[in-house]
Amino acid sequence: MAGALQETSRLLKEHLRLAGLPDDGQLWAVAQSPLGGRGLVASRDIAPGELVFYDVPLVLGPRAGAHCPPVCAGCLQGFEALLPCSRGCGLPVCSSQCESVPLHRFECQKLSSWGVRTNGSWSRELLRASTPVRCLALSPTKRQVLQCLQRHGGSQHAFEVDILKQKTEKGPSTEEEAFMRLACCVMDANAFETAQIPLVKAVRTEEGTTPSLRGLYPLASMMNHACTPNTRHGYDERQRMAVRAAMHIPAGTEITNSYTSLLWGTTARRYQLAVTKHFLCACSRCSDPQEGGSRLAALRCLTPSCQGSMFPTEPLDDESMWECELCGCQATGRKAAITQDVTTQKLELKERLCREVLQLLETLRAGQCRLRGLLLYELHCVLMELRARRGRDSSDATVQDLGREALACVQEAAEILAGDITAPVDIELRLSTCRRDVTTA
Ligand SMILES: C[S@@+](CC[C@H](N)C(=O)[O-])C[C@H]1O[C@@H](n2cnc3c(N)ncnc32)[C@H](O)[C@@H]1O
Repeated sequence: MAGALQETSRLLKEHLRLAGLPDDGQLWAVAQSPLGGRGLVASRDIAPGELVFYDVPLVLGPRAGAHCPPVCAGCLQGFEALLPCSRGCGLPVCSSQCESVPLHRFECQKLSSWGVRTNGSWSRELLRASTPVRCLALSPTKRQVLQCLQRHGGSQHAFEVDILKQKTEKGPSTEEEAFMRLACCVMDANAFETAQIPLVKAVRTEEGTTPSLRGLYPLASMMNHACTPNTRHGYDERQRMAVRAAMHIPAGTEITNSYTSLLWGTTARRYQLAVTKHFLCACSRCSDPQEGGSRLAALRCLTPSCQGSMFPTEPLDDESMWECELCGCQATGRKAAITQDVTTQKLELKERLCREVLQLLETLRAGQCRLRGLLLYELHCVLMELRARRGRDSSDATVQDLGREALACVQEAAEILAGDITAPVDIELRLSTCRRDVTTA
């Protein structure tokens, strides 16, 4: 094991040397981590805000997500109007100059040599699959660096290579395919989401978001995850990543970053980490039902008359029951997860959509049509949930209004859908519960 750690350290230093990053006063060392596999540890005390290291991407390219905003294959910036590369590779560019960017020339030539099938336009699918093609341009030493990084296994990885095979006549050679598959599995385990900087030429895309890229930063990839990490990172105009201490890091302590959102509750964080990074976090924050007193994932008690909050009894167990700290009532983990997952924003969007379509039906003079019944039922559900989230304080006028409107909606919905066997199965139950709940509040 010591030999493997030394070899990792050697390759990381070689990667930094090739990028022209000095390693004087190095603050990190590669070590066996109690969290999982290798990790970085502080080789001396590091002060808050101090630079721990710089890293540069071994590979930088478009992300593979189906909904990622498209970027120019040359400058990697997002544009409203992208044109197909005139050499017919099926990738988009923003200008003729970008067709000549060396890495784009490389991927363009590869795609052409594989017999890419295009219909004269550019393809989103090919763009999603283009970053592994760029990996084929890595020098032998850089390939070694990539190969020393952790990789994910499983059939959900390397779908980009399947896209490339579908979209080309001949496809890549066996060696190219094997290396690209490996590169995809490495990127899925390690890549950071970043954006091309500076965003001088970038405009907001049709999806309304800043385009994002994936960058493989080998040294930063060695950092394990912590739900309250001790570093932060940012990027400079040369796409270098700067990792700084977010707090005092004593010598010998593991240097960590977060692969998820600091502000998510334990269930959401652990779920995301399990799906995207294939591990179940068991850090002290995840193990504490109240997350260090932050009560971040507290769920309002599901008992209508109770003002208490619910927390998981066994936070590291996905099947854990949730229990109210006041009345002691319990809910299954599944029920708690579903309730937490529906954010207030989504509820408000659903409320708005229900109201808009109901208005449209009124304009159409559609009367008490079935669709009105279904929409009123959905609107009732949203209003009851919004009411519950406000705390059921009977003196709160908003809570009273929400309750009254929810009752009116479900009453009319039940009338319209009476005798309809395809009506929501719980409509009568909801009507009686709502009547009791609202009139006794
Ligand atoms: C970016 S790599 C981190 C470096 C990795 N440990 C290595 O040896 O190369 C991410 C992988 O490390 C492991 N890992 C990272 N943080 C972890 C944690 N807090 N608990 C368990 N495993 C973790 C998981 O296998 C994860 O998919």
